[in-house]
Amino acid sequence: MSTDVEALNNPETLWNAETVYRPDLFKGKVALVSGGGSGIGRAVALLFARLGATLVICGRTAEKLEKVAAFVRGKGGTVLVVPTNVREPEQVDALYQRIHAEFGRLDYVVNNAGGQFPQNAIDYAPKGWAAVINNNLNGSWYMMQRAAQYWRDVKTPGSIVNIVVVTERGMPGVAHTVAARAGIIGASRTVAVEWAPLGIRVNCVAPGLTATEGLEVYPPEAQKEFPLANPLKRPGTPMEIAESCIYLSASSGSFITGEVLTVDGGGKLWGELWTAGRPEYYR
Ligand SMILES: CCCCCCCCCCC/C=C/C(=O)SCCNC(=O)CCNC(=O)[C@H](O)C(C)(C)COP(=O)(O)OP(=O)(O)OC[C@H]1O[C@@H](n2cnc3c(N)ncnc32)[C@H](O)[C@@H]1OP(=O)(O)O
Ligand SMILES: NC(=O)C1=CN([C@@H]2O[C@H](COP(=O)(O)OP(=O)(O)OC[C@H]3O[C@@H](n4cnc5c(N)ncnc54)[C@H](OP(=O)(O)O)[C@@H]3O)[C@@H](O)[C@H]2O)C=CC1
Repeated sequence: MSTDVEALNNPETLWNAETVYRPDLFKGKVALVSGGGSGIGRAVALLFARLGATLVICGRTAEKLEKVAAFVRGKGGTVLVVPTNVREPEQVDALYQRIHAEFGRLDYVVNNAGGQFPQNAIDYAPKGWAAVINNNLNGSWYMMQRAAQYWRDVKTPGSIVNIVVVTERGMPGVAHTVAARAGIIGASRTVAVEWAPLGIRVNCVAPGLTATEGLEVYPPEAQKEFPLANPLKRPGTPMEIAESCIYLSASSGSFITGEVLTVDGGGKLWGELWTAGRPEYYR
């Protein structure tokens, strides 16, 4: 891929990248970003911190999270790291308890942790299907439900942004994740109505192909087809996805709930992604 993934994901580059948002936008607010140790989650976390939020990041790998935290602290920001596997409801519960104990408030959740592997669906092992559903449907659900319980109990409003994938045309090679994310989109639309009386907004961001190190799980030979993914003929950047999350979280999104913001360079309208390779039939 000609796109420089390393440069686009470099914390210093992200910190200095142009943004349309004002520096004190989130002063006094607390933002939680899952999967904040890499890729899109790190870009979202850095932007929240840059805009004045107190940051909480979680993920399974403490070292990745600590690197991001050290960077933000070096810039004068406040960060709490809570290693958490979002598939484990007890760990998710402990995460929210810890946030309350440390800061006594929470304003925004960006539910970004997730992942899958590319394989033709006909070959999925039950364990593989279950792993992806557990990560992306169950894990995301535990995180959003616990956030809502928190805001209900402390009687404050909140905003949830779930990172999903573009589900409209399906995505060959990752049927398991499309199924899981479609579940989250459906749940989000439903609870947007149920939780509105609590002052909770629930939205989704659906990134198209985005240049993160997470794409390393896809075969290198597939990468030459990246420009065919959308009419703009390039992958999105982590910063472009981060700005869209901020748009929905901040007051710019105050009249938006139950929505899916697709950030895919038009890939929903034109383009192809064969995540497990293009079958001969479609050549
Ligand atoms: C033409 C261009 C195409 C290219 C590109 C496209 C990109 C398209 C965009 C799609 C939208 C989304 C993109 C992204 O999300 S990018 C990056 C996000 N990051 C990741 O996905 C990486 C993380 N992924 C994982 O860690 C794993 O996939 C997994 C979620 C499964 C991890 O869970 P767990 O740790 O529980 O899983 P295990 O490793 O223990 O495996 C459990 C079983 O899952 C099956 N499995 C796992 N990996 C594979 C594989 N590579 N192939 C087949 N099967 C797999 C297997 O049954 C495992 O059980 P066993 O180990 O007992 O066999
Ligand atoms: N890049 C792309 O093209 C697209 C990405 N997405 C989605 O965006 C999100 C971020 O992906 P991206 O940044 O590209 O890839 P990364 O692999 O860099 O990010 C995934 C993050 O989620 C964390 N994570 C995964 N599983 C769990 C878990 N069970 N509990 C806690 N944390 C977990 C990982 O940390 P750790 O392993 O340490 O737990 C990692 O930091 C994912 O949900 C992905 O599917 C959607 C569309 C396109």
